[in-house]
Amino acid sequence: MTAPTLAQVLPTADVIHDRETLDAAIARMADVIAPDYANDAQAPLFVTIMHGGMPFAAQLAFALGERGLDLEFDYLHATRYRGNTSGSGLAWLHRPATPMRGRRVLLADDILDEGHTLLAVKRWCEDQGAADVRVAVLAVKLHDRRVDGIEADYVGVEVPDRYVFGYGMDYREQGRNLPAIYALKD
Ligand SMILES: O=P(O)(O)OC[C@H]1O[C@H](OP(=O)(O)OP(=O)(O)O)[C@H](O)[C@@H]1O
Ligand SMILES: Nc1nc2[nH]cnc2c(=O)[nH]1
Repeated sequence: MTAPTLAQVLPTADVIHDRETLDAAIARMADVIAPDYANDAQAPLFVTIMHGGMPFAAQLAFALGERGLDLEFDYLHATRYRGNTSGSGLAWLHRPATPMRGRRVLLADDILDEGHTLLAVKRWCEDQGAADVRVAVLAVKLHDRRVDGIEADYVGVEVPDRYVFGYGMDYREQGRNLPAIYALKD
């Protein structure tokens, strides 16, 4: 049986956070993050985790720029959902090219769910010699299945323990550019 399309699930999905709420949450994050890096001699290496982290990372980067914080950009792509609604083994599709030794790294992703992705990515950055690795996520999912050893340093919003999409997050590789966070009907 083929899975329903985005157009079929959207009418019964719930809006969890609208655009205005997310705009405000990202602005609040930038208010907290900018002072944490303000006195550094070198700009933090701002690493976007593709694909889901892209819209959030872009918006956060502008908000940080507005607050006077310069960023050096890089990106990586690690995926364990691959268009499905449950995760499996993590696949690295692209690793950042910028040397990390001695750098402060700020990872930007859409969601911290079970934490496997960000734990592996953070460990990899530390193994590269990063001086400090922090995690900024738009959303944290509320449940007790998080793996040990990972938490977000900066969080925009909380989402319920349901499959969510929009604002970077996909429903079967669709819906990433919806300007709100939705949850599939239970
Ligand atoms: O905390 P976890 O349970 O590990 O899940 C979180 C990860 O899952 C999503 O990525 P996904 O694997 O869907 O790749 P994508 O960003 O390319 O969609 C999301 O962007 C996070 O990186
Ligand atoms: N789109 C999406 N990706 C995820 N990755 C981990 N959890 C989720 C989720 O709820 N939605």
